[in-house]
Amino acid sequence: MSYSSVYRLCLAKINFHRPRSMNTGFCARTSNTSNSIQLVRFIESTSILCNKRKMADKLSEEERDVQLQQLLKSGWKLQSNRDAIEKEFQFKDFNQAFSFMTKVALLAEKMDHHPEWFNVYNKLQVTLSSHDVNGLSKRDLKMALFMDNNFK
Ligand SMILES: C[C@H](O)[C@H](O)[C@H]1CNC2=NC(N)=NC(=O)C2=N1
Repeated sequence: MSYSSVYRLCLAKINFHRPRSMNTGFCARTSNTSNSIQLVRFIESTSILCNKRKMADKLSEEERDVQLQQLLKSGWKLQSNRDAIEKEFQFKDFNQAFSFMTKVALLAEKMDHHPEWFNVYNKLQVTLSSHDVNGLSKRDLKMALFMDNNFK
């Protein structure tokens, strides 16, 4: 199971209570002590997984020197006020721009990683950064590369 699906499961467990007739999970009976302990353990273990994802994703010095530099050569720019990269893509028309955005959106959902972007007609401004590590991560490099490879 991927970290993001564990995280979603965790959110689902915390936020949604089953109706009483389906009262089978510990989430519906948190007043019971052992169930409360189970709930706490579950949250702790998922937060460890989330932190592991963060640690694994943070860019190493070497990745910054090699992969990030490549992207900077292909038109991406580092933002001055935060650890993020940006690029403007220009297409023939809105149809081309939006079909590119659709492709990227499908990857974004798959990766559970979403670009900040602004589109007007045939122009698309993109900013990539990872909110959970408060800066650039491997996910941003992967997404930037995908965008470059799919831009015609
Ligand atoms: C709950 C969900 O997994 C998180 O909020 C994801 C969603 N998409 C995201 N996108 C980006 N760019 N950074 C994140 O930290 C991030 N986190």
